[in-house]
Amino acid sequence: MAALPTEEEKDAHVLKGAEQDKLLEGIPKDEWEKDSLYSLIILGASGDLAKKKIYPTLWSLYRDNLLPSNTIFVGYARSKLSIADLRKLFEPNCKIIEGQEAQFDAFIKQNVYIAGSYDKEEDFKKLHDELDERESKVKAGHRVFYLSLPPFVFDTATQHIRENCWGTRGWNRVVLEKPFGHDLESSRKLSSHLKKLFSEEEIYRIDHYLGKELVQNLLTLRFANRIFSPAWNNHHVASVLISFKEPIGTQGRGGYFDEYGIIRDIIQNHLMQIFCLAAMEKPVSLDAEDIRDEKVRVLRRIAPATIENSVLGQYLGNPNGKNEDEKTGYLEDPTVPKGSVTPTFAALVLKIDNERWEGVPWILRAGKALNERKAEIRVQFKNPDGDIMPGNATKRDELVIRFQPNEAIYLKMMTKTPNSHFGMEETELDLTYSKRYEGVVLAEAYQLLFLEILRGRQIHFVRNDELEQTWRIFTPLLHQIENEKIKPIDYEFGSRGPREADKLLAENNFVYTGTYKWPGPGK
Ligand SMILES: NC(=O)C1=CN([C@@H]2O[C@H](COP(=O)(O)OP(=O)(O)OC[C@H]3O[C@@H](n4cnc5c(N)ncnc54)[C@H](OP(=O)(O)O)[C@@H]3O)[C@@H](O)[C@H]2O)C=CC1
Ligand SMILES: O=C1O[C@H](COP(=O)(O)O)[C@@H](O)[C@H](O)[C@H]1O
Repeated sequence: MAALPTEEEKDAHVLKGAEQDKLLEGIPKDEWEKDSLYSLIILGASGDLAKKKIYPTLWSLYRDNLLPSNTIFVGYARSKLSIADLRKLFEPNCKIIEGQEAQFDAFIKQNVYIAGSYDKEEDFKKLHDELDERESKVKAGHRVFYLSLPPFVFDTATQHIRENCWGTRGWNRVVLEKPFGHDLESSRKLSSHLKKLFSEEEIYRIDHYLGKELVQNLLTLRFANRIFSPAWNNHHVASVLISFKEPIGTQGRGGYFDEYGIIRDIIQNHLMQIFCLAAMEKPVSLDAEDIRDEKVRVLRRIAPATIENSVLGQYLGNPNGKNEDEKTGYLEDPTVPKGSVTPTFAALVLKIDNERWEGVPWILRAGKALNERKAEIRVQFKNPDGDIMPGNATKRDELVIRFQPNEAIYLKMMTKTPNSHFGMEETELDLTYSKRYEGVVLAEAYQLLFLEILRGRQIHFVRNDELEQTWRIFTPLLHQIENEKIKPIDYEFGSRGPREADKLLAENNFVYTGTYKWPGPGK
């Protein structure tokens, strides 16, 4: 098998020609080049997300020449920072390779920083005046407001953006990062606040899993192939598992995580977006509203998650761990409140009450401090009816879509063992991306999503009513866990999570045999 590009190779990979064209498809490039100014305003520019994700993404888009030529990057935060200070914050995450230094300096020159609070009219006016002044020199000015802020300042910041900083010479778009509320009530409150300020077309709610290549491929796989369509229902599918695993703990930021827990952090958003794309009906078109209508329709057919159908876990330190993170249990993180019952692992079962899916368990599982980094969906098909093969040896077909790492789609299936009479074995149809798309470096989720915001295309963003539905499904369970202080089951850092989760899988028609052997790459 072709070797996967190493991290260094990926960083060194600068997009050219056809690669750029693919990413820019549908972008009105000549519009971009017209006499306009594009201001990408990062509120919370001094924060963790900004330095780890947003600025490095902006750099990579700039480096690959994927932005309008007249783009400025406007940082806004309370800290009084110079551009040099700001640069120091994010440069270590930008992965600049030899030869790119001058280009990075040019990128820095396009940066502006304004110190201001999130609740003062005059500070937002100062930001507005700065943008206005620049926009007055060109024909049009477009503004993207990226809120990389803690949720408690969302309300005031958005109010001031709308009242004191709204551009009048072009379009304005507001980008929000999760959490979009804490439960159904707070999410509704936030939504109604935003609704008063912006139209739904102006709001871009980011779920970065919607920017991942294989998540985006779910629509193509399902609706551009005849072969899956007839089998994608309760006549043929036995169960579905959507799984997220991470081998890192809270790394000293448990205080932040503790307010959310794994259900709010991963399941209610990332896994539910995957769920929607896998379970929904075919949309009438690829328009954002048609796709999002179908997502909402399937969500509306799900009853709230229950404690009886869930397994909750919390990790303990592993005395044999390789580093402090692995040795430190969740409750030993000094930033985590004593005796916290916040789950760091959850597996739960949802049922869809519609004609296509009635009776099929959809198992959603997510955990921190596990044995590996992996996000995937496994669709298990029922055994064939009237099996004539010898020895009841037929194993279930299983379609696996691995979103990360090492993106792949493989269908585990039975085949006749070569040269045998009716001997059978498990094998696979394998679409490993690094092999099939040798040398192709997949764009980062944030890169793709930024380009979508500039395009004004909302397919890969979360609509208000999707949020409402996902909170409806999880709020009763979340409240029960919190009100009754339901103690999660301990599991060791580096394990696969509580054993009870495998039991839940088995009870919900997910069959694990352990008999499938992959010969490994290229064999
Ligand atoms: N193109 C490619 O890159 C391909 C790679 N492969 C690789 O081959 C290997 C085996 O394939 P895979 O599809 O995972 O096959 P298996 O059916 O053997 O599944 C293995 C996975 O099942 C899970 N598991 C282990 N114990 C239990 C249990 N008691 N109950 C339920 N689940 C359990 C584990 O994952 P978890 O902890 O997540 O539950 C384990 O990794 C994998 O490493 C896979 O990545 C295979 C085909 C193609
Ligand atoms: O949103 C989040 O996602 C990350 C995992 O993202 P990935 O792209 O690396 O899979 C997770 O670590 C974090 O807790 C969560 O808030």
